[in-house]
Amino acid sequence: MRKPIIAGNWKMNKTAKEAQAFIEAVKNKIPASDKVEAVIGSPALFLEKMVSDTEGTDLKVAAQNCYFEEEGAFTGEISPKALGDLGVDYVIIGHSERREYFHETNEDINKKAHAILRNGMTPIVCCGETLEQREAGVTNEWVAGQITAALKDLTADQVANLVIAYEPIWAIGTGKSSTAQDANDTCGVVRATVASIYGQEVADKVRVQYGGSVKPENIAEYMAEEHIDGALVGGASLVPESFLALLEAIK
Ligand SMILES: O=C(CO)COP(=O)(O)O
Repeated sequence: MRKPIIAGNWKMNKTAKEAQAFIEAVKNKIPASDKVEAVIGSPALFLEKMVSDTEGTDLKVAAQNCYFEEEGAFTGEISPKALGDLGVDYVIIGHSERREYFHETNEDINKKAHAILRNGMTPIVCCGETLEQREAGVTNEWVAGQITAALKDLTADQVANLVIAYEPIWAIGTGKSSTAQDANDTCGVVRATVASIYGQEVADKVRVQYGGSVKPENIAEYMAEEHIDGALVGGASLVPESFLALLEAIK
């Protein structure tokens, strides 16, 4: 039985004070962690504060990116070693915005996955196709290729514990969510790709999220699908009431 995981991705939103106010508003209302795992992906600037403000609660903290080297002359980068040391639980990697605007490649994402695991955290590995790719009918091959490259040389145990987020790019921040059936089909492709490399037992354990215009009003449709184990949520994770409503909808 895979535990549902709802992860907010705040992207480049909120100040430290706004983040603190959000945590204050939700921290005593998070459902018990045996029902659903709740995660907030915060900007790096106030991750330390997020970790301390969420201490003793069932809310976990994710970074939105890190570098693949532990330390060194990499001006402006975020050290996975420092993130692990802070007590960050998850790191989102390979988000389509990072692939598009910051030229993150499949190879970078794979190196980041190794670095995150080496430092005691769990990667949330993102994948997803453009509208052109969907219309050309190449979604399955594209997503399978992204996942195969991202997981290169990870062990079966590592893969069984990670989270993969399928986010069709055309559904991100557009209000145009994928149908639950289409989302499930592609999340099934993600799982089949894991099965082809690591076997069915590992594939049955890996958690696959859908992301793209998920809201309290549509989350239940996705969660009813076989291959969808949660959601990676942008806009609807910014407001305490809607983040809590997402959790409430599936607990
Ligand atoms: O990119 C996303 C989460 O990583 C999805 O964003 P929206 O939920 O705002 O569409």
